[in-house]
Amino acid sequence: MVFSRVREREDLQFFAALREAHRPLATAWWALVVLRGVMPALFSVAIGGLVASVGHEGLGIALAAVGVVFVISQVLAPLHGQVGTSLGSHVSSWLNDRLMDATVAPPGTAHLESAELSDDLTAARDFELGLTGPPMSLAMGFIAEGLIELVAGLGQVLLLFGYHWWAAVLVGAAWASTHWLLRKSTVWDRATGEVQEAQRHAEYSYRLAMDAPAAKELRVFGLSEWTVARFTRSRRLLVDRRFESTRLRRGPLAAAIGLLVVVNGLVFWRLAADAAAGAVGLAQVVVFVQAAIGAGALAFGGLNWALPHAAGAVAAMRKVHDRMAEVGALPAGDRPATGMPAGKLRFRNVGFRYSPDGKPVLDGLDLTVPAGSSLAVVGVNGAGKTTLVKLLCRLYDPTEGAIEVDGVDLRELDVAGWRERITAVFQDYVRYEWPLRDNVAPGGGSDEDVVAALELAGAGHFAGLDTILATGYDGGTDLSGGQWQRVALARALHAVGAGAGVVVLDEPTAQLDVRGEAEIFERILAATRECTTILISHRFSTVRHVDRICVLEDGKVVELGSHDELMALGGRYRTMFDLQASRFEEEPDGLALN
Ligand SMILES: Nc1ncnc2c1ncn2[C@@H]1O[C@H](COP(=O)(O)OP(=O)(O)OP(=O)(O)O)[C@@H](O)[C@H]1O
Repeated sequence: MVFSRVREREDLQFFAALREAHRPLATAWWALVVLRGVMPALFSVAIGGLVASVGHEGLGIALAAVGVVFVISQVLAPLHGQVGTSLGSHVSSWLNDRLMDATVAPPGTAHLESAELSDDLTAARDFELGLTGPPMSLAMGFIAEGLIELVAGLGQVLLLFGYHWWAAVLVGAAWASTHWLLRKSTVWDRATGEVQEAQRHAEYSYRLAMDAPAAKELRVFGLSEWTVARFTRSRRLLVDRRFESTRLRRGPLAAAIGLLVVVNGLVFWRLAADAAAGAVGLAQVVVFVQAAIGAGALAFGGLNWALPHAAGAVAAMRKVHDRMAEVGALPAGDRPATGMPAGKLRFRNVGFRYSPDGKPVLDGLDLTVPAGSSLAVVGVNGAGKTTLVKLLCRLYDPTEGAIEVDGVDLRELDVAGWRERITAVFQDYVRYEWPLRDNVAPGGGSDEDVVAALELAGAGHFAGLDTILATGYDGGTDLSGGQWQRVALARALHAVGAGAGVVVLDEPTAQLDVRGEAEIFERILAATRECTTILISHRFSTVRHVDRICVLEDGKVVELGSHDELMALGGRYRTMFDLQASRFEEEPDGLALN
């Protein structure tokens, strides 16, 4: 009962969404539903009129009426199909727009890492993926046909009132009860863990197979067959589950057929008796027989199969939209961040964990970075270095303590304003499938500035500014790993030119050859001299050039000072430095750190 109420609410949401997606098309679609719905009743009446006029005057008019109704029915069907497909495409675009907004709009990123929301997002996207039901433009056809059957059946039942009220009520009630009997055969609860997991596996395997970046590993590690097998297994499971849930059940089906046979038998028997007695004329018999047959066919429509899937997508989208806004929200301050930091950045007793029951990644971390200075953060893998800069970029907020900019809690600053002050090269920077110009200046900028940033990053000669950096486009090209990294550096340097005051560099030279690295890094430091620079690197040859270095361990700063100070201290930094230096000194071609 509760379930059916939820479904009804979802159905209403779906029909409201049609209007939101495209009001004129939705109006036309509904008008055509009604028009096509009344056609069978009109056709019954027209045939009755034809029979009545046999041997009388007006046969031509009656024939013309049958012809007109028939032709209109034939014309309306493809027209409705077109309108439905077009409306379906608009609903798909409308859903996609909202899903993109749901994922991109929240200022934080926690909503993209939640398992619950990932499942919901997959369910919400299924109107397009079509893993558990027909895609939206196809579903519109099934839904339309189902609604037409409904209107048509009601029309036929109304016609039966012309014969006897009890005949109309009996046939109408038979339809309602067969519908009730067969409802289980049309309902599939897709919101189970098993279905959602299979959907995600199928989608992921599909993407792995299609996406160029995975192509190398799939082949080298012999994963092609495994990927296909996983996709097939997941799809199979979904098909099986759908079949198990929605197959016609023998008992209810037999009961439904029995009921229709009995009711129609009764009505036909009585109709035959009345016709024999001359109480009902031949023309009326023809009309009522068609009406009874038409109404009897009602319960087997595809409405209950396609509608929950389409409506479920709209409901899931709304849920994802609201929940993502909630989970990805960050408390919004409104203090402007113009010119910040002028004095210092301060991490005050910062603690952070990714989930409430997860282990702390940062724990009582205290660190001050004077504005305009450079700081390197070093530490073993997983020490929390990237997490630290993610907090600084306000992708998350500390779970304890605070980050302060010139004494102001970051949470009090306007998020967009603060992010305008910050630029970053993340470890997993994005390789945009855009022209080189847009890769460097995504927010726009003069060619002169773009070229200057590229020169500074040693990336001036890789491609023309208009060349798309992906091979899947006409004239497009790909770059090497190190070349891509220089383009990402150029992007950050361009942002510095546009006014960013804090530069975060997370392993910015990891893919550069050792000879190019020192030269590039010196240029970067020179270009960002006025900025507050935070560098994360495992390469001590890079790290040693910055003003101060902090060593992160167990979520805290365990050492802080200049390269010389930390070397003299003889602690963690020294150990790590010496270890790396000795590795390089062993290299036969003499690529020593010094
Ligand atoms: N989005 C996330 N959700 C949950 N845990 C995470 C997430 N990102 C990182 N972690 C965990 O937080 C810890 C710190 O990760 P972080 O990326 O900050 O380390 P790091 O010092 O930058 O490491 P590396 O040197 O390998 O880049 C790790 O244990 C990691 O597993």
